[in-house]
Amino acid sequence: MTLQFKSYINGEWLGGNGVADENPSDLATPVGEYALADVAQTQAAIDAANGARAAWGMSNPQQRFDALDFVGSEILARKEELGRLLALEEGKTLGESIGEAARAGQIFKFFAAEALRIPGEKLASTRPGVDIELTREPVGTVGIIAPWNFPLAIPAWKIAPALAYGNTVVFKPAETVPACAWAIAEIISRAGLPAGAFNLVIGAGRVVGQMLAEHPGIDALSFTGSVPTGNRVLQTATRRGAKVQLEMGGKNPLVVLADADLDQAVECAVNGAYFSTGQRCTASSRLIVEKSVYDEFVARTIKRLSGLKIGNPLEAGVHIGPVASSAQLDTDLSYIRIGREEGAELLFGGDMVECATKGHFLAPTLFAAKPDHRVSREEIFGPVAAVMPADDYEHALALANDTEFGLCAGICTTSLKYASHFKRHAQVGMVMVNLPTAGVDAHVPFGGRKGSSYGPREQGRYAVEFYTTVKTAYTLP
Ligand SMILES: NC(=O)C1=CN([C@@H]2O[C@H](COP(=O)(O)OP(=O)(O)OC[C@H]3O[C@@H](n4cnc5c(N)ncnc54)[C@H](OP(=O)(O)O)[C@@H]3O)[C@@H](O)[C@H]2O)C=CC1
Ligand SMILES: O=C(O)CCC(=O)C(=O)O
Repeated sequence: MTLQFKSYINGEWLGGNGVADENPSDLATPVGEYALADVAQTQAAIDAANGARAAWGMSNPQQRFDALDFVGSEILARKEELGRLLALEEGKTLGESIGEAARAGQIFKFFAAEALRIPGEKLASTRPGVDIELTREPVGTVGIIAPWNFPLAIPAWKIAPALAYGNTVVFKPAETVPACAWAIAEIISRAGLPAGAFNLVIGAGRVVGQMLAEHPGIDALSFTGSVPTGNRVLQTATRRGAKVQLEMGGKNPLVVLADADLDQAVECAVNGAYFSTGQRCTASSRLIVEKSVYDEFVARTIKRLSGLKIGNPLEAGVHIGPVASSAQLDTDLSYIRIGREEGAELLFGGDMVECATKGHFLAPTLFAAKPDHRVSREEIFGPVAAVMPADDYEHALALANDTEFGLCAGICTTSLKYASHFKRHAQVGMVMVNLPTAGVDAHVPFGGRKGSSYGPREQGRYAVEFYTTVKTAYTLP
């Protein structure tokens, strides 16, 4: 029986024309079919979310805790099953996928607890006898536009705080991952929310996403995805006064100094650049290595890459699954072509890998590139990284900061002096010392600077900034 992934609008599941949901590891066996929502269904979802605003916005903290805790507990209890679905649909290895499902469950539980401690303040007035209270209220109806690369965790870290702080939600997932979106919605549909408080609209970005950006019924928009789409959403939504939060690309540097533990540095580089098939906005796509250890670092990295198994993410022992979609594979292959044409030296990979089934299996690819090569400057979002030498620490720092992006940066060093300097001077939102740039904790702020992000941070207690609006009340008792 073919699995059907439907939209969930005003408490009801809605069908439509069936589109095959591709399995990137086995193109002959789709995961299921999904129904593409149209403008009328998007309008119905926005109307439903606005209709439920009073009920959910005035719900008490215990109701919100109970709903979100239910969702978190069920995701955690079913993390193997949900991880398997994620591995099938997006192509992360089973271990990574189960880890992501667990992370999504923990995020719902974190924000369940946050619903019980929505912050406020009481201050003295400069006027005698007057009290001032600062309270936080829901923003209203939140539109959530999510990407495909973390199809459980990213929706979780947007939906959970939106609901915890009393907002209603219209969630538009990426078209590449309707099954994961449906699985989250199916659990939320049984969590005791009023009809319309949470809506899932599976549809095309240029139809459903564009409508969320344009529609006056959407008070705030949280987006993760590419820079061009993010900027378009920003312009459209801010023109009408909506609150906007964007998480976009990265071209994250990992600096390796001569005093680093080289085995640890190679591990950080390979994990950060290639695990999850390099499809992380936090991926270490630029490896900047002090010249005295450059040759040794490159030799050890190539040896490590040669030992990685590329294949079906459900198979034990596989380190890297397929690229998530044919569109992303085309992008990756075009950058491999560009790298070669611009004169970057292909050190490893560059080709497709034959597996038992026909899928988007691409070898991890390493270029020795100049800082101005496009493979060193533009986000590729696949298993393709650039390595380059630096004269010394100062040069490495300058190369690390020489980018339009500012999501995260890492350094491998045993020097407290350089680690401390780098933490202070890397122009990013997140900085890692002796750790891969990718793989963050879920209870602390996530986000970047420069062209990577816009608006308040996501995750942890900082999420309250985006999902609430502050009210200042003056009382003369
Ligand atoms: N920072 C990150 O985490 C991510 C970065 N990327 C970057 O983006 C590149 C392309 O990936 P892609 O999936 O196409 O990214 P997009 O930015 O196109 O997609 C992200 C989300 O935006 C939606 N969307 C598309 N067009 C519009 C629109 N006009 N208005 C509103 N929403 C829209 C998409 O829907 P739909 O899927 O239906 O098109 C999806 O839900 C990658 O190669 C990578 O560089 C991608 C994913 C995550
Ligand atoms: O590296 C991580 O843990 C998170 C990465 C992420 O959120 C992304 O790629 O969009």
